[in-house]
Amino acid sequence: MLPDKDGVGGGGGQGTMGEDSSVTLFREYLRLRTVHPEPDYDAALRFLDGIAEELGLPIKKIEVCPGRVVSVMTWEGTNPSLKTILLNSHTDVVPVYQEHWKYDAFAAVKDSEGNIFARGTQDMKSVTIQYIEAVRRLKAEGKKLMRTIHLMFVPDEEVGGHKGMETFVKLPEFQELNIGFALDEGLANPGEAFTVFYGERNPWWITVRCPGNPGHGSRFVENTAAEKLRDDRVNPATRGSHDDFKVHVCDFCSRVCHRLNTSECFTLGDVTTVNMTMVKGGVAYNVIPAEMDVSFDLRIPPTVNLQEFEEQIKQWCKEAGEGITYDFAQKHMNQNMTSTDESDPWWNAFSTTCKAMNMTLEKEIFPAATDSRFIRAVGLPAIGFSPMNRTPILLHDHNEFLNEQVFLKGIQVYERLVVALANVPAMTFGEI
Ligand code: MET
Ligand SMILES: [Zn+2]
Ligand SMILES: [Zn+2]
Repeated sequence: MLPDKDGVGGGGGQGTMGEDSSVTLFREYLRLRTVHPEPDYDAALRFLDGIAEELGLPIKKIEVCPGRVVSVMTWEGTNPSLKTILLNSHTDVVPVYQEHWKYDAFAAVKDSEGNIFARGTQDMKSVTIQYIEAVRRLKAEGKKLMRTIHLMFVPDEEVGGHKGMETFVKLPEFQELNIGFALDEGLANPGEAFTVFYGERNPWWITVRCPGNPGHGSRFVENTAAEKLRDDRVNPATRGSHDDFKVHVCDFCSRVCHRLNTSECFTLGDVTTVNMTMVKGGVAYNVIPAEMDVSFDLRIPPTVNLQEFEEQIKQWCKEAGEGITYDFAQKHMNQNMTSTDESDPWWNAFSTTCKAMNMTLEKEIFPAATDSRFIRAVGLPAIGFSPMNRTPILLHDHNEFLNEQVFLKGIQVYERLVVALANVPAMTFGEI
């Protein structure tokens, strides 16, 4: 194989047609259809079993809920009593609109520029394979690490983690892993820098239920369900009498948007967003419905007072009309953040290693949600990091891709990070 301009390409051996074997493995994994709503988790488990066997590492499977298995591959350190390092990744991916893709979203086509197209190239099958390949190379070099490394592969992150990490962190099998520090997914960065995440916005998924008077669709009926979520009241009896929920949300959003656009120090992770994502209700054209439901995806930064925020939602409901209630499909309340102070031994090992590789880091709050929130909620430090610079952010989007050179560089990054983290000296408190 000819070395590329960054000198990347060695280390992984050659697969088909001169392709680096790590890239070949990545593309194989991308072809597994672990896509919602019915992810083929069995295929992923078989794939991971095969890898564990190749690497000579034990793999443990924990069925956290029926049909939902977490697997943990373990590379034991020379001092297994010390706190361990967790390399976490989820195996599921979000659905695609195939008609908007250039290629089959599960074919892992590589174009002439080395861009690999598939669902999961960024979120987060790349990271899974990068962890594996970094460990494979370190083992092949005969490296011995002080702390134990756990590679954890989790289902159902993309549907809220209820039957995945949220349940698993509460099980004794999780405790037994004796984790000291965790790495999980981050986001691509279109520039030269790499983004790292030390906290996340809290996801709140809310359905607002608007009851109302039913009746014949030809009549003027007062106090209907629909008018409570409309801002152009059709009923002259109630038009303009109070603000509906959507108006409150829109006002709120434009204030946030203004703040985001006028302040240079804000990123998306620093502000609250509210999006209306579903509207449900009605049975027939000519029957005024007894209830209309409207659902919202809210993302709230860890700096916001959650109690006060919920009070505001209550107030909006009250002002929007009679009998309006809301319930949560997702209500994450924990606001733990991970230290990125240079005095913190884990962060210090992470940032020093990146600096030694001439990588610039941009520290941010993750704008969406990852399984890190469950890890932080049980009091463990976690950093969200996917080593993808010079890459547009395309997670959950059409034509998600990752360039193979960026992918290969990421393996080298993890090789260094894993060594540095596994060799963080024993801490005076709690470890010795
Ligand atoms: C809120 S559950 C997490 C699902 C997905 N990762 C998202 O942020 O939307
Ligand atoms: Zn993800
Ligand atoms: Zn995702």
